[in-house]
This record gives sequence, C-alpha cells and structure tokens, in this order.
Amino acid sequence: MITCENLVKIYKTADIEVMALQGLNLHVKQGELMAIIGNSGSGKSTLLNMLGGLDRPSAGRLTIDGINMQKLTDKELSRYKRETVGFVWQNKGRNLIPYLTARENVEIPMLLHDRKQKRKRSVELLEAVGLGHRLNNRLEELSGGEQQRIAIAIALANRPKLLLADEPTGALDTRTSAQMMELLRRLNADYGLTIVIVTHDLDLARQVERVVAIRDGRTSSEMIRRADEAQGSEWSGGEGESDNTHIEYAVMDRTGRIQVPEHYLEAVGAKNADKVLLRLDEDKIVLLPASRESHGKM
Ligand SMILES: Nc1ncnc2c1ncn2[C@@H]1O[C@H](COP(=O)(O)OP(=O)(O)OP(=O)(O)O)[C@@H](O)[C@H]1O
Repeated sequence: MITCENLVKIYKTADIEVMALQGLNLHVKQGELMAIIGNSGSGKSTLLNMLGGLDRPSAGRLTIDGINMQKLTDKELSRYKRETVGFVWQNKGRNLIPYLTARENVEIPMLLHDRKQKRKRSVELLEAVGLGHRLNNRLEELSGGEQQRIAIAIALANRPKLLLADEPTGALDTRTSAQMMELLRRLNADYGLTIVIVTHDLDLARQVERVVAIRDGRTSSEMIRRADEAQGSEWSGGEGESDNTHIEYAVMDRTGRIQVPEHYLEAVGAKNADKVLLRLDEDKIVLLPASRESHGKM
C-alpha cells in the first residue's frame, strides 16, 4: 500500500535548511494497522504530511496505492486527498465544527452525494463508530471521546483506503483512548482499512502488531508482535526495549547500515564512543566497546 524509498524532506526557511526526513524507508501492506513512533522532532508529522498528500517529498520515492506521489499534478493530488486518504488529527478543531450536529459534520465532505444518500451514509458511519444514538446532538454537547469518534466517521465519509491518525488519543484519558484504539482495530478488521497511527506514546503503539520507530528522519527499529501473543496483552518493557509482547529488530539499509539502539550501547558502556569492536562469532555478529580490545591484549 505504501512504499517510501530513501525519502528526503528538506524545509528551507530564510536562513536555514532542516532535513526532516533523511532517506527514510518504509513499507506498509494493504490492510495493515501499524504505528509510527518517535521523539519530538524525529520527523513523524513530516512523514504523515507526505502520506496524506499535504506536502511533497524533496527527493526519494513515494508510492501509495500504486500512485507515484511525486508525479501527481495539483488536481490529481486534491483528488487523492479526497478519495484515497482520510485524516484524524489530535486537534479536534481541524476535523469538526462545534455548532453543527454529528450528522451534519459527517455530511460535510460528501460533496458528490444527493441529500438522501448523504443521510444514509452519515447514519451508517455514525453507527459504525458507536454513535447511532447521537446523530442530532451538536458537537459541543458531546464528550472528547465521542467527538474523536465523529472525527473518524468524517475521515471515512468518502471510503478512503488509507486512514492516517496523528496522535488520535492525545487529548483523551486512558479509558477513552483504549476505546478509540478498539474502534480503530475493528475498522481495520471489518473493512480491511489500512491504518497508520503516529504517536510518541509507546502505550498506544504497543496495542498494534507492528511499530516502526523513527529517529532523526530515518526508520531505526521495528517491533513486531510475537506470534504467540494475544492482542492487547500487557507491555512490560521500557521505551525502545524488547518486551514480552513484541520482538525488536534494528532496521538495516541496502548497504548494511543499522542504528544500534541507544540503550544497548549504554548497557555495554559504548554510548558516546566513536567506534565499536565488531567480531564475527560463528553465526553471530558481536559488538563490543573498542576498549575491550586493549584489555584483551594486556
Ligand atoms: N514547516 C517547517 N519548516 C521548517 N522546519 C520544519 C517544518 N516542519 C517541521 N520542521 C522541522 O523538521 C523536523 C521534524 O519535524 P516533525 O514535525 O516532522 O517532527 P515530529 O516527530 O512530528 O515532532 P512532534 O512529535 O513534536 O510533532 C524538526 O526539526 C522540525 O523543527
């Protein structure tokens, strides 16, 4: 569904250039529900903007649903935004109009339908997100969690194949966040919708099969749920660590480059080192602090 190859995004301002994506590689399969995690400034929103057609990459290759995103004209890009992709933002103001009812909000993006079709589809969507009983309530009368469900219904109004969610539970409490994740899982399972969630919250990310971590504008590691783990089981590791539910892999590019997770380097006392000792040990590659070599010779 999504292929990013060596994706680069450079923001140019009057006097500086920021390289927000530095050759990022990512593949997302059709029908996948996955999360992208990373610290503030790592490039998550930049990537999401590229995937949503809100901005264009500076270099590299980006293909979504068979479409070469760099070759789209402005008109084709508008069509892509309208038909292929749906967005849910953390900031509700970006999705919703408070003085309109739930149903009216959901009908806004449905430009091409007649009134009867709009009514039918908006009721269908609001029922799908569990708000069939709130059709005629104005948005300002609904809770934060309910409003976020409506944002999802709006994002799905034009039957997108891809749903992008930027910190979808950022403004919600723990219980409401869990319900929101449950809803996303259900939409993914029932409609085969491809869903990419961007977050800095590991608790949220742990609830999906695959979590890709971004560091400095590149994918650095990937956590995949263990085959024997049931959905929703508890996460016991700290940030960026392997845990009971997921296995962590370092991402390797074509030339064999990997980013060693910081906590691994820290554990062997090589955190600020400028080189490490690499050794091939039968079928394993062993990585040691460079200082071990001199100790070995003494
Ligand atoms: N429009 C812009 N102009 C200039 N620099 C930008 C712009 N947008 C983002 N950046 C810079 O690009 C880098 C990546 O930013 P981005 O917003 O993608 O990170 P993020 O991982 O989404 O962070 P956060 O979690 O804080 O939202 C940062 O250094 C940021 O300052």
